[in-house]
Amino acid sequence: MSPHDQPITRAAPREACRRRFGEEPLTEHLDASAAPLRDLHAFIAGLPKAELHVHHVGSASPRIVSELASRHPDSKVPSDPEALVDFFTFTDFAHFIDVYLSVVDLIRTPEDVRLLTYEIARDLARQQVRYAELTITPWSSTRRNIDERAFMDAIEDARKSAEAEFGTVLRWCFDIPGEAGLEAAEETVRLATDDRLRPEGLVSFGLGGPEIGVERPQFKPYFDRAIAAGLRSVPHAGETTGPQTVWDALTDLRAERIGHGTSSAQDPKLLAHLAEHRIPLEVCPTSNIATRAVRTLDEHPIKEFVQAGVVITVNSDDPPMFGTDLNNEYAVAARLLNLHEQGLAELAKTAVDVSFLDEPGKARIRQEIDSYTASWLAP
Ligand SMILES: Nc1ncnc2c1ncn2[C@@H]1O[C@H](CCC(=O)c2cccc(C(=O)O)c2)[C@@H](O)[C@H]1O
Ligand SMILES: [Zn+2]
Repeated sequence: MSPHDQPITRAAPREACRRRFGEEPLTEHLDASAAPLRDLHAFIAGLPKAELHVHHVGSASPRIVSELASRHPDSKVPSDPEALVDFFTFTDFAHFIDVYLSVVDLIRTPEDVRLLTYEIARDLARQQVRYAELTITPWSSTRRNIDERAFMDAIEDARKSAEAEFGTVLRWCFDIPGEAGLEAAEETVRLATDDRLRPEGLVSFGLGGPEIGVERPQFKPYFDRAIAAGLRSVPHAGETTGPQTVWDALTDLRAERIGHGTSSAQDPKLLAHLAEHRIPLEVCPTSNIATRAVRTLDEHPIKEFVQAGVVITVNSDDPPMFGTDLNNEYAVAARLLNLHEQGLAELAKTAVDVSFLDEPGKARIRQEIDSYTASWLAP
């Protein structure tokens, strides 16, 4: 069986998660009155889903990373998948970014870009992800001398192949690596708005990287240009800094959704504002544990968000790096929010509702979710 045909080894993400964070597999904690665990995981595995907060390089599977690392022995990234699990263990967010950049360094040619993108789509399809908005940092590749036209052609070729072969619809979010400053911001908005370069699949514009010392207001001119070009604003905020960063993302960057927004729970006025204006938080529970933004899953504010009426989606962020995948994040949400099948189906439909997919596409996936859930629950 070729590696491409291997089923997602569901145990690996949970096992890796337990080994890395000292967490028992989620299997041990579901409420006894909930649907029997194996059913709920099985339900999630087959549930059609949409993922709105997942990073391109951060989704490189251990197989892809080890394949690329063996091509580039000068890299500090281990080519042995087992050694990779330890390499992907972080002491804090800054350490995570260092490791993330060592993987960025492995993506050196347009073919590396195409292979990575296509294999990410395969991994998403295996989890029944019908639609994903993949965050890409084009500046990181063009500054590493990947030709900008060849880069765009590579991601678009993978997107069209994935849709034809896996049925998974991909759209792009181009984001600014905030720590790299205004030069990176200028290059990112140029690549995102130049009609000769802008890829057909591009729908949104983001801001990622460390937040500490990277004030959001400075990026207003770039977000203004991206929004004027028809792109939707989805910056990270409140992941490693306080609620003011979220306020700034809302007022200065006109955010339509917030990446993480974890610290919003510290500000009741902010929670009320997000709920009133139905501005979704793209919640990534395991990511927040892995980067030490939140200490334990049980302390994660996802429940406070729901109790405050805030719209949330559940996402994996950088799945292989965090020893998780989207199915596992749905299992985490089921445990923390005490969700059963209907609740999980509603969670999946909310992600579809607040996505930037066209209405016919949204209707199709909503219908699939409803049919799947109805047949699952039929006596
Ligand atoms: N949880 C996360 N939270 C935030 N961001 C996350 C997360 N996961 C993944 N990212 C990605 O990391 C990038 C950061 C890259 C970066 O800071 C940087 C700085 C200096 C030089 C270079 C370079 O390329 O040479 C890059 C972001 O653009 C974002 O797309
Ligand atoms: Zn992210």
